[in-house]
Amino acid sequence: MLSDRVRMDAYYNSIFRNKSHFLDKVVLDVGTGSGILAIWSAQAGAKKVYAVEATKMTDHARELVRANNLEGIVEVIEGSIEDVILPEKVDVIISEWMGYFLLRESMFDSVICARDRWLKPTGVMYPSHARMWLAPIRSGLGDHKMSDYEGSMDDWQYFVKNTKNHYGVDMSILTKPFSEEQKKYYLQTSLWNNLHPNQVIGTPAVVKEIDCLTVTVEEILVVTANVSSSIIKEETRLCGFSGWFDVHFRGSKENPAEEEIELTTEPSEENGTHWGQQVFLIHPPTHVCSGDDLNINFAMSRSKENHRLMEVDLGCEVKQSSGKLLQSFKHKFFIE
Ligand SMILES: C[S@@+](CC[C@H](N)C(=O)[O-])C[C@H]1O[C@@H](n2cnc3c(N)ncnc32)[C@H](O)[C@@H]1O
Repeated sequence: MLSDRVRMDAYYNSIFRNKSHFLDKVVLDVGTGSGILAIWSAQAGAKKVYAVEATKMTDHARELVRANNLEGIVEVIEGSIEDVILPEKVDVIISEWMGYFLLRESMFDSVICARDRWLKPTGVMYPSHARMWLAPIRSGLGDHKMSDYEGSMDDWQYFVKNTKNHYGVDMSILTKPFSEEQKKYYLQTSLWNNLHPNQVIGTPAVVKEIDCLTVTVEEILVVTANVSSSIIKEETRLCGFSGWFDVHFRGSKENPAEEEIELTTEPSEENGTHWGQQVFLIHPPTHVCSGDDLNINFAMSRSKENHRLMEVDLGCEVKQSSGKLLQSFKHKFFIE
């Protein structure tokens, strides 16, 4: 993460190009890790920075703070933000909480909790806004994944036959659950990918907008959207969808940033991030042309077994410009 230049530059610029938000202010860094954001906040003029971290990374953060002569300003506190008691309310909450496709890992819940407990009514959030995007893509990965799945089922059939012949036990009753498990692994689990912008074949659509100052946990438990996208490539294959996010540092309405900074994880040739994009593959691909319209139904919720992971229901209708319905499908995916 510390070597992700896009991420580092965005946070650095958001702080140092908006020093008035930090000068003589009290700052809370939620999940300080190595302490980098707390240190930058202090260097930008904060009079006090509370740097809260749940893990033993606090040992390194303290060392880093001391080595940069900021121990008079940055106070590293070990503990969960949900449990920590601060001696005062703060002017700024800064945090790098974003997971894959923004919400995987659900760390934003902790930032909302910190905001509700510790941010002054006039305070600002860094970042202040977030958006989730979805776009149709082309990719060769779907064919690979399908052939991996078929290979795995061939191996299973060989195993079932051998076990019957050599050991006298018929395992075929387990073929259905095995196949479902393999399908989930190869075909329904979203993939991490840094896509080339050329692989995006239709207009991207926003599926969620978040104001970090006002959003509640209830509002991010489930993300649903019905959006459209138009195919922009001449003739191509619709192989699936890609999800990514951006966040903005623009202060608040009452206290706007001097310079708005954006951190985007969209497909990019030169500015890829460690978040990449999440890819949801559809098999078989559908042949589409420029001007075809997609009507996409998207629903993302938290997995019941592990609330840090996500389940996605993705439905799509493909319509030609003549209005003729080409295809419609609905698939379930897992962001693990
Ligand atoms: C993505 S890292 C960011 C680290 C650092 N702020 C940076 O930008 O390099 C998130 C950090 O938040 C910590 N964290 C997650 N949930 C937390 C919580 N509820 N309370 C305190 N720390 C938390 C994690 O242990 C991790 O170190």
